[in-house]
Amino acid sequence: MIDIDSKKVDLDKIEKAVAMILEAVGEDPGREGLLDTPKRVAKMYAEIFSGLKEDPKDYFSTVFHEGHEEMVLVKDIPFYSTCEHHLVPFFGKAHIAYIPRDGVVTGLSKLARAVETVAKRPQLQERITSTLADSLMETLNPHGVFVMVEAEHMCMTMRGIKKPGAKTITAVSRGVLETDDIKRSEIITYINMK
Ligand SMILES: Nc1nc2c(ncn2[C@@H]2O[C@H](COP(=O)(O)OP(=O)(O)OP(=O)(O)O)[C@@H](O)[C@H]2O)c(=O)[nH]1
Ligand SMILES: [Zn+2]
Repeated sequence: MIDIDSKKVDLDKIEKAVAMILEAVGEDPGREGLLDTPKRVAKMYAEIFSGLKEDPKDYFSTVFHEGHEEMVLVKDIPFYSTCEHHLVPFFGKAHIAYIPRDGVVTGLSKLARAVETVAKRPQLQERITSTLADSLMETLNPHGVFVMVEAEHMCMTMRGIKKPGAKTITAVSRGVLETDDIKRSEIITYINMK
């Protein structure tokens, strides 16, 4: 569990920093259009980094005993995250599959909630992928987990190398899905199904 109090967002500090950035790039933070910008950005950062105060594992405490021992896949979960190197967005879809053990399943929406939590942090795509997989493994103790994330990174499109349309795909397998090629291929087929 993450200690929420120690992670309180310091809105005043963000406001001051944003005003300094505006000044540093040659803007006038005192001009009418920019007057409320530091406040807006502070509020926005509190929102897009709210996942720092949450633990995705908490969602998986909602479990049902269904006797279902076969694959569960929730695919095409949209997300928006922030690249920790450049603080610009990267966004795409996450696909989460697991094979329950002893029929223990979690609520479908909890998988999407976990994606939200993990995405709302300064992030790397690889870390989003592995954090989701490990959180599920540690809480539900399923036979296996497979997580795939596909995303477009604004730091590669609007700046730098400027390659719009380039997609990054990351995948993580845990448990039996590390070795069971047939089951993993089956999941990938379902993910690719329109
Ligand atoms: N592995 C990984 N790299 C990322 C991710 N998001 C951004 N990056 C990369 O992080 C790298 C940072 O490279 P640096 O050379 O330190 O920074 P830079 O000079 O701004 O790099 P360029 O983007 O090449 O201009 C870049 O190659 C980005 O494409 C991510 O989620 N995963
Ligand atoms: Zn970046």
